[in-house]
Amino acid sequence: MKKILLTGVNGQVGHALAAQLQQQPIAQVQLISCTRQQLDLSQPVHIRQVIRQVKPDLIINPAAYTAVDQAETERELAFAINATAPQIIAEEAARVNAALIHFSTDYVYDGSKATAYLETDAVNPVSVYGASKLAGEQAIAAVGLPHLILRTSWVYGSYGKNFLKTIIRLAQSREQLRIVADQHGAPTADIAIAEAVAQLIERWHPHNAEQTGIYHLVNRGETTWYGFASEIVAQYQALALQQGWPALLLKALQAISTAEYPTPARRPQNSRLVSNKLEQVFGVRLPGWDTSLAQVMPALSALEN
Ligand SMILES: NC(=O)C1=CN([C@@H]2O[C@H](COP(=O)(O)OP(=O)(O)OC[C@H]3O[C@@H](n4cnc5c(N)ncnc54)[C@H](OP(=O)(O)O)[C@@H]3O)[C@@H](O)[C@H]2O)C=CC1
Ligand SMILES: Cc1cn([C@H]2C[C@H](O)[C@@H](COP(=O)(O)OP(=O)(O)O[C@H]3O[C@@H](C)C(=O)[C@@H](O)[C@H]3O)O2)c(=O)[nH]c1=O
Repeated sequence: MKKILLTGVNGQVGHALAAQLQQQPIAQVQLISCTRQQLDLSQPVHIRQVIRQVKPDLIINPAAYTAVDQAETERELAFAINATAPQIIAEEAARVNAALIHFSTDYVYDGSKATAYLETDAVNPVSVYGASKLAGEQAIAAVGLPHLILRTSWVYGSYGKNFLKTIIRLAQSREQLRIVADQHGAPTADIAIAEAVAQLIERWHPHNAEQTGIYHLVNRGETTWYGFASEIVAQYQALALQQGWPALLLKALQAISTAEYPTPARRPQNSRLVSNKLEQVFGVRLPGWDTSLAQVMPALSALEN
């Protein structure tokens, strides 16, 4: 029996993972899912207590401080959750001989590369959030336990807060939306991440030191936030006709530059990540981002209409 401890079960990825691992016929998994109350990452003592008590074989840590703009003024809290907590999780995992799957972000890069990023490319975060996530990665690597650090990007789904749901909400109440069209990346569905992680759990041999390390894990293809918003609106409108959902108020999506949409945190212009390493080492290949979006959209009906 493999005992898995999952953090942040009320987040997008945590929620999708819990659903996936409960329905997936993964051989003999006992899943212990924790909310923030059950495992508070801002409390080092609490982290140590829970891990020592549960003694898992594998810890999956999608819990994080993800408020990118707010992090600029909450640096200490962002680092406590995204850097110190992963370090403690890794130390305790090593103590009980558990392996660790941790999530990180495209925001560890500065986005200045002309082509898509490889895991071997230099990191240089341009936001506090990105810096805190990078510090978490480095802390885990320094502990030296068997681990997978999965850098994903632009996560969305039918559950939780994300760009997809923001765009639909705004498009239901506004005639015009202005969306940045000069930041490039791949929207990645929570369910695509969960399916990929379920495969990784079956295929990863934590004692094979060569498999430990950083992997990009994103839906295939690329777009911009404007391209993503356009596809969201198009898929919503097609479904609305079929399903009788209310029409959007939106009349125009306007492509704008980053300079025209000032935010407290800087975001990389290029967030494109190559996921080939994941496919080469584990045979895990994610669908195109628009395919995953089409799988997520129907699940929005109950929430949005
Ligand atoms: N969202 C995105 O676009 C991207 C996310 N990532 C990374 O992927 C991972 C999963 O992200 P995602 O699921 O989208 O994030 P969410 O913001 O949806 O969920 C984060 C979860 O972390 C929990 N959390 C926050 N603070 C604490 C704390 N002190 N103790 C315990 N739990 C806490 C939240 O709890 P509560 O529900 O109580 O608030 C929430 O459940 C993260 O590592 C993130 O950095 C990477 C790239 C893109
Ligand atoms: C709502 C909105 C956003 N935008 C822009 C702002 C920004 O450049 C981009 C995305 O905005 P958001 O604030 O939704 O997304 P943001 O918080 O930057 O999303 C990031 O979250 C963290 C956790 C990650 O790790 C990243 O991979 C990434 O997904 O869209 C518009 O141009 N118009 C709009 O109406």
